[in-house]
Amino acid sequence: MTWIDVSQPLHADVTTWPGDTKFSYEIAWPMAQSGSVNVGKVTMSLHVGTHIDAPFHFDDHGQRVIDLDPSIYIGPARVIHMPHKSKIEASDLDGHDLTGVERLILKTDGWPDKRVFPETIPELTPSLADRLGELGIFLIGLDLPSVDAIDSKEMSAHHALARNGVHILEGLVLDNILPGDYDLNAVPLPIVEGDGSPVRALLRPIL
Ligand SMILES: Nc1ccccc1C(=O)C[C@H](N)C(=O)O
Ligand SMILES: [Zn+2]
Ligand SMILES: [Zn+2]
Repeated sequence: MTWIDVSQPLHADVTTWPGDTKFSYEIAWPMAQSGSVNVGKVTMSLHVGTHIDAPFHFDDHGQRVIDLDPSIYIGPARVIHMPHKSKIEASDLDGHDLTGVERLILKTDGWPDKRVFPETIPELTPSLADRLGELGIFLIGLDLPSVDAIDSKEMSAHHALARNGVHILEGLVLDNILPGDYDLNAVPLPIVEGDGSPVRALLRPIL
């Protein structure tokens, strides 16, 4: 079975958090000059598109990308559908048996047009973070640019997830993904000091 790409392509028009550094690619050293190769150069915020957050993103004393075990981002993941919500809280998981699930992906449909940065998105509550911690889930992925509201300054979901040992994968493209069990591969780059990293996120159905 083949892998399904659930990442946002990185190009000049990929949306950016308001005020943050946009993605740009240029050929810094063209073949005509180097005599042998084209050499590209990228400038971007580490929080553009599909990416993971390192705890240092929201905690000056938190782990950097290099401190995160890559195994967090590789392995079985459960996708569940949570549409039409302004908040996603612990009780929203009540109907779901998540026994044995370690990576949980929420398909919220809360960012339907990825060409436009959303003004409002569903937010995760600290009660949900606590429930994920109790369940032994160590990765939450979602189809939104943040686990908190866009205008949040407290970043309470980011902090509550970190307190519970739950790592964060944001900006997935889940339009063509049905709820179910998948293998996930969404490994960050080894950016030693990074507060986050873009990832190529892939899902493969577990049959
Ligand atoms: N780039 C920003 C600039 C200002 C304020 C927040 C952000 C974020 O990136 C938050 C988002 N939750 C993120 O982790 O991607
Ligand atoms: Zn981020
Ligand atoms: Zn974030």
